[in-house]
Amino acid sequence: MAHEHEHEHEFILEIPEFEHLSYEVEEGIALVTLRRPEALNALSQDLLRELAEVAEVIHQDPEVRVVIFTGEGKAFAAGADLKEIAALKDPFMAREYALLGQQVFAEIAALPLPTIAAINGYALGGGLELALACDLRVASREAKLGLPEVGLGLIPGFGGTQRLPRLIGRGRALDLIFTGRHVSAEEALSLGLVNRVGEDALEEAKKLAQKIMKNAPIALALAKESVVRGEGLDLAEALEIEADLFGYASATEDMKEGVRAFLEKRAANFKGE
Ligand SMILES: C/C=C/C(=O)SCCNC(=O)CCNC(=O)[C@H](O)C(C)(C)COP(=O)(O)OP(=O)(O)OC[C@H]1O[C@@H](n2cnc3c(N)ncnc32)[C@H](O)[C@@H]1OP(=O)(O)O
Repeated sequence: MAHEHEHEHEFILEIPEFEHLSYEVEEGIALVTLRRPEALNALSQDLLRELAEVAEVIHQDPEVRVVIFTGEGKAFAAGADLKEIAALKDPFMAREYALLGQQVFAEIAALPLPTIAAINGYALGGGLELALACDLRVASREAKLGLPEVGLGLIPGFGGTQRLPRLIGRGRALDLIFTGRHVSAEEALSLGLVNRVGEDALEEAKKLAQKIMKNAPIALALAKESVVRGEGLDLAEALEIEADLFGYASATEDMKEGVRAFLEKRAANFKGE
């Protein structure tokens, strides 16, 4: 009976049926896998909408501590769906299309927990822009990254002209944007475009997630918030935000536990409180 009673108060998360991606949570790691391998996981509007839905699910899922995005087959994602781009009738429709991708990726970028793109193959155009909306990028050795849009008479439209220069600097970003060339995983590492390269992107991303998950969850969220909110501000304003968020972090139970554990020379047992 006691068990049934507990059950009444259990939070039931409704997970929608996804057609073009899968979502699973294992030991605190949410894995979002793009599943249109026949089109190299090209980002159709339906897939973009499902990414927005999955971001909403992640927001509400208390089990999730770190999110990994990856792709089924030989690509992470080979860009926006070129069949849909070919069907755009006028500049207004094309603008709406860019805004859809931007909004979805903004929702992913705003998730209040660490996100990792496990780049298992091609990450081109919109596919690279999805990876850029994540906090960290891990690539397999055979991955190829690039923004080939100018070769199609287009420009990157899902955040690439803004997030790439912020990440790797204007000169390096314009090299990639002007040439549209495919960059190897090794070069991407030296450019700072990816954080790590390994045999298997997903395994490497999971290892990274486990390292991150040793730390206090609220501190991770506040550290991300400080970096993200500070980006568009001048240094003095951004430092004020940092000090405020440092204040919040100091008020958590986990902060007391972290400091106590250090003084007692043991591993901390964080509860996310
Ligand atoms: C705002 C954002 C804008 C953008 O993102 S614009 C798009 C930017 N992306 C690109 O330009 C990349 C396009 N794709 C390619 O260049 C090539 O693919 C690759 C180099 C990645 C791989 O080449 P290979 O190994 O020869 O494969 P394959 O036969 O070209 O592709 C397998 C199937 O996947 C479809 N596909 C690939 N990329 C896209 C895409 N971006 N949109 C729609 N379909 C795509 C193909 O057409 C084909 O399909 P089928 O087997 O039916 O011929």
